[in-house]
Amino acid sequence: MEESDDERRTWDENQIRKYDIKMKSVPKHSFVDPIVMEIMLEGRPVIITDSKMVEPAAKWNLKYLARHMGNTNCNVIVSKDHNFKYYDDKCVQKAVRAKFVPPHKKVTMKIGEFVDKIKEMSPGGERLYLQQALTHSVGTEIVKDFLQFKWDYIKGIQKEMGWGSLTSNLLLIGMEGNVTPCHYDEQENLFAQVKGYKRILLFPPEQFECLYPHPVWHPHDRQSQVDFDDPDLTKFPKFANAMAQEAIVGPGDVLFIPNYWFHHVESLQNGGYTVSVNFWYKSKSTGAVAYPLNATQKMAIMRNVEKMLVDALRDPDEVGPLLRNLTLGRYH
Ligand SMILES: CC[C@@H](CC(=O)C(=O)O)C(=O)O
Ligand SMILES: [Zn+2]
Repeated sequence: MEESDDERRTWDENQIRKYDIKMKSVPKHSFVDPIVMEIMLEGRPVIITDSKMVEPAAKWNLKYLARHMGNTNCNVIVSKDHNFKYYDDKCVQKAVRAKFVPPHKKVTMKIGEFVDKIKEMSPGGERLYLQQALTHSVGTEIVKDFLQFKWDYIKGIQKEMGWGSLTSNLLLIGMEGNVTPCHYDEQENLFAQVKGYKRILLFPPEQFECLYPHPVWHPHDRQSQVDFDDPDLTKFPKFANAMAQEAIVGPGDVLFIPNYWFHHVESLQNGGYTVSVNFWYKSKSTGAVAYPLNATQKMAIMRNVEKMLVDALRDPDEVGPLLRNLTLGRYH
């Protein structure tokens, strides 16, 4: 992403992972600019600057968090490499659970232990990623800071966008170089960057066919099957057509990630640990359905078809053959 000359750059290109993907930049505008809401209302990502939305969190460095979240049992993912590909072992179908090998461990630890561990991490060794929901249990000081977020501004966006309730806020503390591989969420997301820099590659729902998400009943539901570090273009040929929208966010930036938009998130390499806070909202309830349906609605339909089929067939391994019988030679 080309930074304008007058923009202070505190990162450089070699901190960014190189992928063979065509990309353009996500628009970036001050929160006072009406174009921000125009872009959001079109369902497109935008980087919102200078909003001070989570200003009270600017002091959330490791020392402060360790002091004020000391007793919280935090969810931490432990990975043997830089990838932290989400999996949901709750919804695993029995048949799939037997074959599925979780790519990393999920543990709980006090934040003090987390801070000590990431300090002693060696390059190429195990990596940690703290991903803790911000609830009342995180401690009074943190709750006090949270309550001092710019809620008037945040609720103004929620209202104007017609979103449903705020479902959760995730506190994310990542080691430099950590990657959350490409996936989509079924919620609207205001992603606030607090410390350090992250680069997010976003892809609209229209590019579903380029990103090959795992089947709905798979533990990696919603996650792309494509390994961006080593894409298998024989198995996933349309990945070559993917066009990313790149956002590089730093302290004080807020990125709108629309629901069902695929996104790949990386903490810049050699940039120190990163702190982010996201805001996940239920999406606007669709009123009267307008035709033709949009890509987001078609993704929701595909999800429902897969869920119906796996429920009807009982065996996930039968879903593929049935869909092939339904389509091959009949629909193309
Ligand atoms: C969940 C982790 C990820 C963010 C993300 O995917 C989201 O907020 O939806 C990241 O920052 O590494
Ligand atoms: Zn996400």
